[in-house]
Amino acid sequence: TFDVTFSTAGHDVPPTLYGLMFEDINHSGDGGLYAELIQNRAFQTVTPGTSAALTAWAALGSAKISVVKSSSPVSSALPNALSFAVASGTTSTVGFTNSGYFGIPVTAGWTYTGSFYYRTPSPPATKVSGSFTADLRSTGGTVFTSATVPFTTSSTWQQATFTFTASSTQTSVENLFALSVGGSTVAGLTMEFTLISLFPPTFNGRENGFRMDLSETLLDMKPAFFRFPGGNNLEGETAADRWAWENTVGDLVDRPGRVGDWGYINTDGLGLYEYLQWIEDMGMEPIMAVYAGYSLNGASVASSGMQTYITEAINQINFVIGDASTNAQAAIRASMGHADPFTLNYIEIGNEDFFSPTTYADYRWADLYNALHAEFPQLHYIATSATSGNVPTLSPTPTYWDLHIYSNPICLTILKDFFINGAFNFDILSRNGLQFFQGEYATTTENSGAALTYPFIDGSIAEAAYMAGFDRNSDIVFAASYAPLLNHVSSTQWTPDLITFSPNTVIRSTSYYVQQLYSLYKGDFYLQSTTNTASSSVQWSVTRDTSAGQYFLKVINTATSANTVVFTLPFTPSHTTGTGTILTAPSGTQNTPTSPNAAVPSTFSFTAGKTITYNAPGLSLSVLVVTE
Ligand SMILES: [NH3+][C@H]1C[C@H](O)[C@@H](O)[C@@H]1CO
Repeated sequence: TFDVTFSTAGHDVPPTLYGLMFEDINHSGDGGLYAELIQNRAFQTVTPGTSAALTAWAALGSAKISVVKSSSPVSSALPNALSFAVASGTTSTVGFTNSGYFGIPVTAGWTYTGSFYYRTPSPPATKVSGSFTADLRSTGGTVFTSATVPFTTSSTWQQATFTFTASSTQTSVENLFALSVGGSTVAGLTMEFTLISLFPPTFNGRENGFRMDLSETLLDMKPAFFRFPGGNNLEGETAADRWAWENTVGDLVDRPGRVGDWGYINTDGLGLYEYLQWIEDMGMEPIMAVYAGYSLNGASVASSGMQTYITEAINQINFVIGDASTNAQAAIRASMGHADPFTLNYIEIGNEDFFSPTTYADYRWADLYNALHAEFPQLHYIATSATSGNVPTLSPTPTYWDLHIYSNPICLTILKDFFINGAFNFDILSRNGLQFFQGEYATTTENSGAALTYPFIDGSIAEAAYMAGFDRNSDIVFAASYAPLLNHVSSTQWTPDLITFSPNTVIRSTSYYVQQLYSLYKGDFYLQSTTNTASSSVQWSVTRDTSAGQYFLKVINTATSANTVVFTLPFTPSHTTGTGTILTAPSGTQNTPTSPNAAVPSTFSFTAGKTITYNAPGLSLSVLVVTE
């Protein structure tokens, strides 16, 4: 039995404590949160004439399709186009299909919004007019919904738009988007197409917006912040491939896209503006990273070359918070629909610069920090964990520092301690003004070292034990986020992840529920209590929602057997019945596509008094809500 008593002493819990870390990994952006349904919609960065250039595309009927470098590109950003050639004398239906990002959802009641650019490089002397049919169909050819799209041959690019509404829901996502036309209409013609796009309804109805079910899943966590755009995907394989904000704003036809750092093309249709608008719609605030001169091939920009990236970072920040009436970058923001500045308090300079500690410590950190702090003194600048040990050896001394931990339930490396035992890592740190951002953490293997494809209850409860340390030390831990956040079940480069999705399903992992419970029951004040030992299998935390007069008693039991905790509160609650929520499951339990709800939270009632005795089941996180 663990006896826990409280003083009324404690400290504020920062509102930023629990949030989300995001980068486009595992198709979490393109093919995930970004709602575009067409993969390879503008043939960005591909090599014309190769089969890879046609990823996700296939011909319908006798048409010949290939990716070409257009003789008159739709824009300088999009030089490639789909060439669609129809032999003379063709009479049967011809066209082409797209298989989406490993499938396309067909959902009853959804009105889909489509568009494409097209032209006829060598139009016939007498214009040809006809109609395309745009449709959603099964791979077997059953058409679920369609729209007629009139066209007239022209050597200049035209943009067609259309909508169609699904009347049925298909459980299978083995569906295709198709554009087709009667062969006799276009016999002998070669046409070009690009930026072929199809959107479902989006979160908050935003144009070029985010997938609804994934947004709702994240909203259910009430996250405080969103760290973006990376993570490794900020850095590029080379500086030329980095995430460069200017390439991600403005009209879609002007966004070139880039080769992302996780093995697939980033369309950058999910760009800086879309991130910021969605973050605002979701009630979060950004923790925005700026490129800091290190890329994943191991090269650092030379000190003499830093000004380019300093200017780029200043412009990126001005896009977010600049005055649109005086600043050119802010004017782009206004032209896209957000005249007022977005909320911005935190900037992270780089990512995991412990891979290049010398150049980061010698000049990359100082060059960017000094320039940005001078330009925007009101913002907080986060240094990436450039050195091991407990404090960064950087100058100027950072106030905010991002730590990353990937470990097994017991062992942790960065802070040289243990994950479950590591719940006391921050307790041992001196309060010298340094604020910690646990920017990435997750149980990634079993204690045996076996890799995890999905989080499992043992690891999720170990994370919960560690997170009790975030609550307890939230005087120096200002933010924490699990990573990675999302993975497409059909294209994953890193496991485990918090949320696994397919084109039409979302699976909340056991770690998702741990993150959700800590975020929902964060409170605004932490009550100091009986200290515990690092090796204890039971951890606890009590926070208070002062305005609601509610206390959140979190109990974490990482043992497989039950443990009893007796709380003696510094007050006698007037409500003698409390409601609790618990996440618990047998060792090894995982939520997976075949067992999505193997472990989900459940609620219970308990007797609330000055003394509360709680028997915590093995492998459990419980939150007991007591009302004054
Ligand atoms: N290597 C991890 C650390 C890096 O910051 C992320 O991109 C990766 C997974 O989220």
